[in-house]
Amino acid sequence: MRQFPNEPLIRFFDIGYTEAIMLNDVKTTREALQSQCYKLVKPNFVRRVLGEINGTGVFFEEGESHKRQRRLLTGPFSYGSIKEMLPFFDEKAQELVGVLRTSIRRKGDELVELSSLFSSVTLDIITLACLGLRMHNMTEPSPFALAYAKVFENTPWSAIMHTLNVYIPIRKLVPVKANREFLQANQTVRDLLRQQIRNKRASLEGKEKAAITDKDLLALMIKERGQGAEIWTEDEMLGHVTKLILLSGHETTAGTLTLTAHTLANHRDIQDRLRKEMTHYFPSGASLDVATIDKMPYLKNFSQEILRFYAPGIVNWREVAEDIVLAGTRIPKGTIIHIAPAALHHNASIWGPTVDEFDPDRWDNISGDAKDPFAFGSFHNGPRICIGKSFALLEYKVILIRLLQNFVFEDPEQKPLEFERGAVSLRPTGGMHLRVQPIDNKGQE
Ligand code: HEM
Repeated sequence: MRQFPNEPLIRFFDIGYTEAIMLNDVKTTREALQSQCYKLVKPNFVRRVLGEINGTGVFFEEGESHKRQRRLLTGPFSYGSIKEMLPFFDEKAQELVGVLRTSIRRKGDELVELSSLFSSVTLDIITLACLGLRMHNMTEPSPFALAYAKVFENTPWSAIMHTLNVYIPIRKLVPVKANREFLQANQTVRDLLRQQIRNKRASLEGKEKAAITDKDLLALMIKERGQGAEIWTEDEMLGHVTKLILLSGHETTAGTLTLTAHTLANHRDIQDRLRKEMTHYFPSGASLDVATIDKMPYLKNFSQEILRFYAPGIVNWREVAEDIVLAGTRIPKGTIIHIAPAALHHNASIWGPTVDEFDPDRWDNISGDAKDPFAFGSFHNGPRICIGKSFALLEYKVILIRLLQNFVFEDPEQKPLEFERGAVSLRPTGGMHLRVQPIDNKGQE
């Protein structure tokens, strides 16, 4: 991509010597994700890889069925509903602060591994905000968290089984330990989620809409059912919550928090400026509110920049469902398209010569193609834009505010970052070990 920054499409050979195409400019990305959205479908291999874990739900729907599901999810995911979740986010962000303070008291000056803590806090948040289930995975991993970890285990053996299973249903045919454990863990996760859906339905269905006061997404989805002829089936609901909890709703945010801590530790000036803004808007003891969070200019710029610099999703794929013309080029049915946000985010012809500098202030002065919403691809755009974007941004900002109010991050080792290969979202290898210094309530280190 760096070699051909002005080419709209990059054609290359993928696994098995098959031809594939990478979208490489803003106009073409807009065309693919907006006007040709439903002619570019989720490829079968994505269904085969993820289908074992999550075969149904909005992520896998196409055309009219996708539009219907998005319509039904609009209310639960509207900014109005997400704002009501602030107490969930803040409860867990404050629990994280407590866990970190205890760990620092115990371990003194030792470096703290933050990546697994961020995974646990975001898992706690998504299960609370999505299902109304309160877990404490930061201190004691729940059976749900343990089963979840097993499903996504990334050992060489589990990777081989996972890859083979895409082509042959090897899970059931070859009863080796890795397969038995995967099947059992996957079943545990699905049973727990199905049970929670049934419990919620039993407690809420039949109630007047106004009488449903639960703020979690599952309750909002059930509430929406009462609105007319369109209703969710239990499997559709299971599909949505599995997708939200297992695939979308927490590893992306956890990875972003991990890379945020690293960035702050390596840019003390940015860290201090962000903390100063937080102290200005939320002086010691002030409770958080969404209207004020939305007003914080540097926090907004910083969040945009971290998601530009380290786009959490590495690549999403589409398969051309019928012959199309994209950027003036005929693309035959069956071609695989790669949508990699980093290709646009690190293109100097869009962002200028400072593209590889981490600079939150750039967001006050963007011009040209960079102003186009499709230039910022972390959540994609168009009819399939990430439905959890507002959720993720508010959750991220609340956690960041609580962290910076309480801690200073330092990176004594200054090792260059390396990223996990084969992971779904961007994550550094070997965790994130930083020095975390507590700040007392007078703002002193
Ligand atoms: C930093 C955090 C996040 C990032 C970077 C992110 C990114 C994305 C991207 C790029 C897509 C489009 C995938 C595709 O079409 O191939 C997507 C879809 C989706 N995301 Fe997110 N996501 C994040 C957090 C969340 C959260 C917190 C939720 C739910 C609470 C969520 C729920 C979904 C769902 C349901 C879809 C499928 C939408 C559809 O196909 O219509 N995401 N996300």
